[in-house]
Amino acid sequence: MAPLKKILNVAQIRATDKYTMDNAPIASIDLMEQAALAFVKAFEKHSNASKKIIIVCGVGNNGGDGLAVSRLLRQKGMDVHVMLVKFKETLSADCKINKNRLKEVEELTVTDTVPDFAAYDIIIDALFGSGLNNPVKGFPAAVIAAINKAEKTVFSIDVPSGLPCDAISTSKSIVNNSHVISFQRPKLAFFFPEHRAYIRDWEVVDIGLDEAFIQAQKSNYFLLDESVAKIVKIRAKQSHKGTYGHALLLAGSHGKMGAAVLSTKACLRSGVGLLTTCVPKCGYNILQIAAPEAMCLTDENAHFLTELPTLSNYDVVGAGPGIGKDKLTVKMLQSLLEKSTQPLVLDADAINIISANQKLLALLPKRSVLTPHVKEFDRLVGPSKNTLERHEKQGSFSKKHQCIIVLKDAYTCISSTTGEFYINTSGNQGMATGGSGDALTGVITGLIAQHYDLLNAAIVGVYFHGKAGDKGAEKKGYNALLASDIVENLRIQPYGYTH
Ligand SMILES: NC(=O)C1=CN([C@@H]2O[C@H](COP(=O)(O)OP(=O)(O)OC[C@H]3O[C@@H](n4cnc5c(N)ncnc54)[C@H](OP(=O)(O)O)[C@@H]3O)[C@@H](O)[C@H]2O)[C@@H](O)CC1
Ligand SMILES: [K+]
Repeated sequence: MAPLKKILNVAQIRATDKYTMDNAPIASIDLMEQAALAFVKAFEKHSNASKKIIIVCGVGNNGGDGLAVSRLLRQKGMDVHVMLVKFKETLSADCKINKNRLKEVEELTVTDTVPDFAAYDIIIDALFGSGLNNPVKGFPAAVIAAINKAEKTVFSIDVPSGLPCDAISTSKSIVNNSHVISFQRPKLAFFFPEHRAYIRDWEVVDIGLDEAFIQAQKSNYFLLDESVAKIVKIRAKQSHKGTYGHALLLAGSHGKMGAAVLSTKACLRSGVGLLTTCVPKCGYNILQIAAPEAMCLTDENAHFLTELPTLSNYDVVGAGPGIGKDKLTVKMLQSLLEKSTQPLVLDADAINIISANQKLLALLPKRSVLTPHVKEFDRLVGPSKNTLERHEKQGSFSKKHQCIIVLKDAYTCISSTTGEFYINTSGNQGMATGGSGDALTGVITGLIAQHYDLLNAAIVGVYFHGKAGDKGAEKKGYNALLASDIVENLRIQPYGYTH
């Protein structure tokens, strides 16, 4: 497995902090300065000297960062007002040093009136960071409410104040709609849909923490980012179509041939050697014209799939896009589960059929990838009260059935058979449109045909499917983005290569 970045919990961030200070070595006040410099560098890209900025600082190290950022922005000639909200009397040591390095700090105590932020263009939120240990109440909660009420452009240092880094918040006393500039790693909480109101966007800045130490820690959560390219296989100059496998797709029904076309085209774009797509009779002309590079098998039935073709020629079978749930299609799927010896990729109605006929679960071959969206997953295993509980069920399902689950969402989460989770960071809201999932099924199926192991096929497929959506959105914008644009923009590139 190529080195994918680990996501750390708060205890691990603290341990990394300490390790870096002891081993770099670097004094904690200098590490804070590095963090503040990194924040400022990122922040400058979003602002300019004409903006009136207020920095709202707390008494811990997050507040210390805020005070250091104030000094650095002032040195750059920015119009910065600094407010220190003393919800507690004692300041952390580094917060105190940074306060002393500043002139003009407005200090508020809990007996003061809640500030009004109307006069500012930008609020930099440095009240609480990763040291939050409880839901915020009382005076600091009122300050957070005032920040939210002001409806200004908000940037948060490290995390939106009030948001716990590793858990799902039960409190709503959290800074809203913030652009978060986070240190070294995004926090797990950024990826939970429960927190979408708090995070407008996030980016990560390197503050110089020890990367080797981070990667040596035990974490079950990994990030899918540009390092995924390191897993992509390099196509040898001396190779032929046989080198890249033969995939079979079982897709389409009357009125849903588009799903078959999209998964077929995406599979072809993944780099597969040969592809056969099996469709009901009504789909023959459609598929042959839309995707001449694929071979086409037709079912006896005009409208939906009823018969399993002979499987022996194929390296992988992808099933589900647009197949519907007719009784005869259910039987066809059952014989696929019984007879296949090759890996399976199951999507959409293939998953819905299994959910509605739970006895089929016992037939699920070990080498399978399932690609449900959240509702399909809930139908399969029952509802969850929140995302963390859903992840638990996802991990248990993967372990129990020895299969990979690609749980599709704004941040798609892949679970391995050994308890790891991989969270995707590519893609955009334009991809929330019909056919995106069909394209993903095609890509993952095509990668397995090329002899990627199942987990790597899911990782590479999900990440580059998202990148294709990002490329498509550059040209079309989010609203006009179609699944066909994802297919058109697929480009699965090995690290360091331009082809
Ligand atoms: N390695 C890194 O990434 C680096 C991190 N750095 C920065 O440090 C930040 C973490 O700093 P931190 O640990 O000092 O905690 P922070 O969030 O400022 O708050 C703690 C204060 O809040 C208080 N408090 C807590 N909860 C409360 C509540 N509900 N209601 C009221 N009070 C509450 C708590 O009081 P206590 O409860 O402990 O008495 C304490 O006084 C991190 O996010 C990053 O910005 C960089 O400087 C350099 C390298
Ligand atoms: K903050």
